[in-house]
Amino acid sequence: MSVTPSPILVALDYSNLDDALRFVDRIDPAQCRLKVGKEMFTLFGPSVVRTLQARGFDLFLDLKFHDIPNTTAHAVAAAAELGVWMVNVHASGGARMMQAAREALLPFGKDAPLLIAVTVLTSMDEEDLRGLGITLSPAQQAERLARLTQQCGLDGVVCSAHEAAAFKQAFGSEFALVTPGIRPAGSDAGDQRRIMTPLQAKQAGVDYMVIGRPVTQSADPAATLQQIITSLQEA
Ligand SMILES: O=c1ccn([C@@H]2O[C@H](COP(=O)(O)O)[C@@H](O)[C@H]2O)c(=O)[nH]1
Repeated sequence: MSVTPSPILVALDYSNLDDALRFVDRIDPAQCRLKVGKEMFTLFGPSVVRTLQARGFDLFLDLKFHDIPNTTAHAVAAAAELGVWMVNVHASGGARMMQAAREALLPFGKDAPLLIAVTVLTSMDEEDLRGLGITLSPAQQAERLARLTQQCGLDGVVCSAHEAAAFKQAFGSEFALVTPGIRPAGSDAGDQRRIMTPLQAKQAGVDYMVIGRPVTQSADPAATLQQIITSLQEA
């Protein structure tokens, strides 16, 4: 596995593999890691993971497993067999599910991927939670699920950058915070609700910031990625 200090995870959400690879071939594994999610994995299967790994990139396989403990454990082990750097489950699958996922990685030892859990999707706001019968704020619900995740022995959580400072305080520096909903100033929020700029996210203490459409849908994705990296270095 290559070592890169970059905090950026590019969400490689493309429906066309050639378009994705055209972008990937213009960037360097030292600039970012890549996140393969449900769209590309469903379209192209495990081979897309191998294709990107062969180019030297660390991969976050963002399939957000949420199932019974046995199924989730086997899915997480299958992700580990692929040699991905990070894999995730939904914390709302509960403690037994998360513990089963963690235990499924024990045979992989030091080669196991990081295992993290999604708290509250960054596309969700207070009203969305009300619709699910949850009366806590997104930050409160995310904290509740992050605490459960840590108690289950996972490596970190997906949360919004809005929660990062409080979570670093509550859960310590070793508990990884992965934050989608990153939007450079002036870019379209789209379906995201709890957003922050890359600089704000860095200042809030996030470990890894996930950036998708602001990069991949720009006229020049490689140049846009470099601009974001430069803006973080200059800060
Ligand atoms: O809470 C979450 C969990 C995962 N995601 C994923 O991150 C990217 C974000 O892409 P943008 O284009 O920058 O919005 C996408 O792949 C989501 O599936 C998330 O947004 N929020």
